[in-house]
Amino acid sequence: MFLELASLVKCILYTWNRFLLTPAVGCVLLLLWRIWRFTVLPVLRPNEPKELPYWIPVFGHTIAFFGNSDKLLERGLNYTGRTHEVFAIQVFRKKLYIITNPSDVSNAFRDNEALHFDGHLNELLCNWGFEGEALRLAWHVPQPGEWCYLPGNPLNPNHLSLNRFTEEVYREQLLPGPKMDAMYNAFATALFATLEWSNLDFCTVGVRGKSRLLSLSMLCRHTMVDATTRSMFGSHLHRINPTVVENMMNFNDHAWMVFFRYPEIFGSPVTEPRRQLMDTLKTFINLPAHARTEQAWSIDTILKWQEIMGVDLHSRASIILMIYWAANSNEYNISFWVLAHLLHSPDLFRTVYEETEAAWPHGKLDIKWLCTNAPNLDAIFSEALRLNGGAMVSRVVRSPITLGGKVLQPGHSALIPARQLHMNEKVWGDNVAEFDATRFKNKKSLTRHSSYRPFGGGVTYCPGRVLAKEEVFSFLAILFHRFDIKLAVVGAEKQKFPKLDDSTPALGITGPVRSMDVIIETTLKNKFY
Ligand code: HEM
Repeated sequence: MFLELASLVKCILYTWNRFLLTPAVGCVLLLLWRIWRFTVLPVLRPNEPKELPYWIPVFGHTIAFFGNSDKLLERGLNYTGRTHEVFAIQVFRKKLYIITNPSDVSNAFRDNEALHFDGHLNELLCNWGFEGEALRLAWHVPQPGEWCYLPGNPLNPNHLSLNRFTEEVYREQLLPGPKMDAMYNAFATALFATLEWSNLDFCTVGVRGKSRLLSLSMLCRHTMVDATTRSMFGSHLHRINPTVVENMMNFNDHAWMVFFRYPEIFGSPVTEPRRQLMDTLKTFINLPAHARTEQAWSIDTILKWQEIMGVDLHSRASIILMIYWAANSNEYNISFWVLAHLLHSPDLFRTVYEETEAAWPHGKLDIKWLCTNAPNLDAIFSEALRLNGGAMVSRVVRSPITLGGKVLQPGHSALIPARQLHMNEKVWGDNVAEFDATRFKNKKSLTRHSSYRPFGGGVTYCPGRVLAKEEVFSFLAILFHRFDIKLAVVGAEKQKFPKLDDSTPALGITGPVRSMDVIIETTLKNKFY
């Protein structure tokens, strides 16, 4: 009996030591670490941004960030009492400072020395496949006597590094001027061709008498990506790869995985469309110059300088893909949201329709006139950008910087998330979450507010913003001019207004939840029969 009891006690002690003691000690240590890190340290270092607590060291908020970054950042705002002071989250091994206070945002965009873009650009380039020797060459500033220092060379007269040169070139292409107009004209030509009644099969989901039922999502996605592709590459990419538009749409749906180097172990739906786009671009780059005559000036110029620098084909294609993606990533979503609001609100639709129709003197669209003489459409466009703009601008902290009394330390990164700026109730008022068609019409200065950043800011302020507006407005103007459109009756109830898809980290204008499309009834106007 005594022996049995002794062996039972021994057994319990063994089990306790073997299976319970280690986890129990682990839990106690974890608890002590958490209390130290998130309760004691903030008291000892009041000037450091508070960290949103987490349980798993190193891994931190990684899962929450990739699962729903908006919810995570909202948690951070709540944790800091919605004061909008800078706070920090932990994603993989990286600490990210989150900046959401309007004056902190202004200061952050202004101080390009402390919050540096180049460090972030380096990371981006690596994530996009630009590494090793190519990366070294991309930062190399041509020196007298070198192979790439060409005196009197009109291509790169200021002897800039390839990265700086590329930025200069796309700014010259995209900012208002003759080069931007050339790109716009190519875009508009493609729009006019796609938006022919007989060409709308790609988005037709049904037929009702003389009308077609169109998927708004498919209409916007295909039309805008097709036109952007042609405005940059003419018909070359289409000829090399007839599914290039589809590849870009699929790539864009998962492009955040490239940005954040989402590990392949989780399975990556971005791999295949990316491979197809890279192959297409490599074939394009390898074409002799006389077979690439339809390409935009910027593409031609960047490719020429890449060749002189001696950058390898894969890296050349990676950069062109990055620029191609930047031009494509936002426009179809913003067109979708503007149209969804108009279709769901017939009075608003009529007002905007009158504005766009006035831009067709003698039957020809005057886009410059429309962009400056449509106050209602303008306000709706700005409001849709506010409600759906989810870009997260990123910088690397290079030297300590104080924002709102909090010191950001070098070696970490800083994020400026548009969604949290655009949803700041202190700036936008109680109806912050509602679509208000007149918000920007009643107070035009709001487009210059520091808490309004659909196009980012500072050194990376979107150079395509003016072109983007012309392109989106043209799309709407052509659509309204040629067709009678209205929200289709589908089933017994009015179609529900689509919800924003916040399930993945946003890089720009966020799209709708996949299952929530808008079906539109479209009829060709009599005058076009
Ligand atoms: C509604 C449409 C658009 C929105 C909301 C938008 C938004 C943005 C944002 C937020 C950035 C800053 C990204 C950052 O700092 O990390 C950016 C940069 C950029 N955008 Fe746009 N964009 C739009 C249209 C376009 C178009 C049509 C083009 C070209 C045809 C374009 C080309 C670029 C380029 C090249 C950059 C990089 C600038 C740099 O790093 O110096 N964008 N855009």
